[in-house]
Amino acid sequence: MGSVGVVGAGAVGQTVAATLVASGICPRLLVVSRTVEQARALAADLDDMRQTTGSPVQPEARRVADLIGCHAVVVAVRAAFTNTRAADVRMGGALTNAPVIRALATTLRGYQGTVLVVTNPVDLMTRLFAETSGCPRVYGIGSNLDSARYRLTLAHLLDVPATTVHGHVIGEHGDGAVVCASSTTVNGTPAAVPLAEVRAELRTRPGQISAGVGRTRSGPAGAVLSTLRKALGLVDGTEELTAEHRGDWLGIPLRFTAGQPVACLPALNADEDAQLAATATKLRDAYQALRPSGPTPNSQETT
Ligand SMILES: NC(=O)c1ccc[n+]([C@@H]2O[C@H](COP(=O)([O-])OP(=O)(O)OC[C@H]3O[C@@H](n4cnc5c(N)ncnc54)[C@H](O)[C@@H]3O)[C@@H](O)[C@H]2O)c1
Repeated sequence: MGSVGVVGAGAVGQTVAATLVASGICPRLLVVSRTVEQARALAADLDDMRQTTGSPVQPEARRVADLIGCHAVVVAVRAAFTNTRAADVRMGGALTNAPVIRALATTLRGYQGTVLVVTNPVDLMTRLFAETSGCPRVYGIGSNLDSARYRLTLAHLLDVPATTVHGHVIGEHGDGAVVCASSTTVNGTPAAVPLAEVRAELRTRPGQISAGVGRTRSGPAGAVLSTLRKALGLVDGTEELTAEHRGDWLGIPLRFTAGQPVACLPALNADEDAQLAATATKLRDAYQALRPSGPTPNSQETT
């Protein structure tokens, strides 16, 4: 296992980086942010963590171009903007984050490792990164976090251990998320899913976390670590990730075996099928509407 890069030293990037140091998953962790000072500060803080915990992971402040040699790169950047949306909140970052993602993807053209995009709206940013860079292994984090929240919520509502719940949330990491209730099981038996309560919890949970502690960060960091383990072939298993599926980019379950993914969509009932088709159309239209606006940031300034 080689090095891992993290781009973006904000709430999510810091938590991802600290999680990776604590996990001991890689020998070197290259951190990059908008300024050299941010990257150096994060690397120093992580170095303190390495020293206090005896972690084998060596953090280093680097530039985007240095990430070409990494086994995996996690993209957790966010352009500065004020999100005033009440609905479809994650779509609020589309136009401001797109030029940043485009610039990163341009610098990393030809990269052959695994890229995990966290930046929202993640389904659009994942496709944008993949199509701009031409990188062969680009996945978006989001539907796996939604699925984890779904299983946790259902476990609470049905008063069963979360480990007994199997079910997916697919489609968009956003308002177009599709809860695959018809294929959900508890202890292998089809579950009676209280859909309205589940949907309400999935809709309000991220906002409640952000309202309480500023940003969601630990959940996404866990989703990144879990995906890295599978995508890098350390363990086999399934993650719901944004990936290309029949010409569209949306969250689908991918079964990783020795690091190689195979799509494994659950059986959908007519309602779920219609919801997924509507979400695919929404994401396709939103992606088409993403056009370069204003000057593209110079990725060389990104250190
Ligand atoms: N997919 C998910 O499940 C999920 C969950 C939580 C957050 N997010 C998203 O992750 C992104 C990051 O969130 P956050 O809370 O860490 O944001 P943040 O504002 O705390 O941090 C963003 C970081 O990106 C850096 N940055 C900005 N432009 C850059 C550039 N050109 N190059 C390198 N770094 C740059 C900033 O300096 C900052 O350190 C957001 O888009 C957020 O919506 C996604």
